[in-house]
Amino acid sequence: MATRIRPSSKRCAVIGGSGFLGRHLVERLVEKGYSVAVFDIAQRYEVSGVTFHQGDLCNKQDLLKVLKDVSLVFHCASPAPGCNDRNLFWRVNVEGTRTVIQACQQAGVQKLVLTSSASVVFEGTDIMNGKEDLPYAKRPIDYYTETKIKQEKLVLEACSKEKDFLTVAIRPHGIFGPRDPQLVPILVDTARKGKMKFIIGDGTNLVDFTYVDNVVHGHILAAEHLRPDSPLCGKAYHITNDDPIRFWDFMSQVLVGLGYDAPRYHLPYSLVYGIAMLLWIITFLLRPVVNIKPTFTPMRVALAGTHHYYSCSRAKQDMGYQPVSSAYRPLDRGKNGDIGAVAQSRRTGEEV
Ligand SMILES: NC(=O)C1=CN([C@@H]2O[C@H](COP(=O)(O)OP(=O)(O)OC[C@H]3O[C@@H](n4cnc5c(N)ncnc54)[C@H](OP(=O)(O)O)[C@@H]3O)[C@@H](O)[C@H]2O)C=CC1
Ligand SMILES: CC(C)=CCC[C@@H](C)[C@H]1CC[C@H]2C3=C(CC[C@]12C)[C@@]1(C)CCC(=O)C[C@@H]1CC3
Repeated sequence: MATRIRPSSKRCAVIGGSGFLGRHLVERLVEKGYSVAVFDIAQRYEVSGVTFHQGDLCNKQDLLKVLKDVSLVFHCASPAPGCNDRNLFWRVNVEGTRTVIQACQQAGVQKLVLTSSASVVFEGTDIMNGKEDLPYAKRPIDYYTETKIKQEKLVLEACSKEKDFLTVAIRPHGIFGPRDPQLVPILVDTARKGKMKFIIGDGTNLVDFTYVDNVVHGHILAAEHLRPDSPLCGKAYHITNDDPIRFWDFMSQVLVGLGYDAPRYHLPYSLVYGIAMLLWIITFLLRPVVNIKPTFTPMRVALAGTHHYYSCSRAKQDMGYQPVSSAYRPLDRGKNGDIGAVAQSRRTGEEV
């Protein structure tokens, strides 16, 4: 009987490798001596030694071309949470992830590491030091999260030692760092519109904001510890800075660092949530006529006004995780206003 030659364990593919997290992951993998193939709907940069393959992860044939000879796949592609297209979320996160799993199995990939999200257990009420055994949200905060739950379940259920196909999911929360397309840009945009004057609630709610290097580190550790005899098989892991911070302190530090005023006036949480709900209903009803994107969605208000921080003790225990960077306090201003670059400079000692 012919024996299948196993591809080198240092040959990997990053689906979504052109994105914010994906690119950081690719750069670190290259530094660590991996040979990397990027699969993404778009190519946005070049790194020597990395091959780029443009395609849609919903297309199995496109995937198969990249996955042959690859032993390890990272799947960190998703439509952005702010996108309003429910069909796209379902097609990419659910149907597309099913296609990724099938393509991996068909190509003989041995390990699949999914980027999930800590929000899969968040229902808009306080979570303090949440562990991975919390149940999935019955009422997820938005449709993006609903599809992330389905995606995570698909990936973890596909884990099979018999089929020589092992899977694990990483659940990051509030990723920030250089080239962040979401967190700081939304915040700055809101400040520019003069809407960052109010603190929702008493301002003491603690949240995990996670520096991108830590998220990358968690992914690579998970890949390297995923073996048939390890506890990681078919499990999910929170990866955080292990240093929750007050949501409004983080917002204020970023804003002040960028030259804006910190929010000062307190508004009761239930009042703002109620207004956000009303606005959401109005925009929903008006959608056939006009597409309005309100700044204050119920989801954002819940994220801004509740505790949501997670324990990463399981990752510490099973894969020896420790944050590699916690330097985000106080945040001050880089030349180009890039908060992530400031945090990174703390690590590398370079001037930004
Ligand atoms: N950023 C955060 O705070 C958090 C992120 N996550 C998860 O981390 C992962 C990475 O997020 P992030 O880096 O911020 O997101 P990005 O949007 O920066 O990266 C995602 C990448 O996937 C690509 N992509 C989207 N659809 C497809 C498709 N059908 N086929 C191939 N590629 C596709 C995107 O292309 P395009 O841009 O053109 O759509 C983009 O390049 C996601 O799974 C997200 O759910 C989880 C928790 C927090
Ligand atoms: C920790 C975590 C999950 C962060 C996720 C990132 C975004 C969801 C946040 C980034 C900027 C935030 C923000 C608000 C809500 C949450 C974010 C979008 C507000 C809309 C909350 C209400 C305000 O007063 C304005 C805020 C602007 C920034």
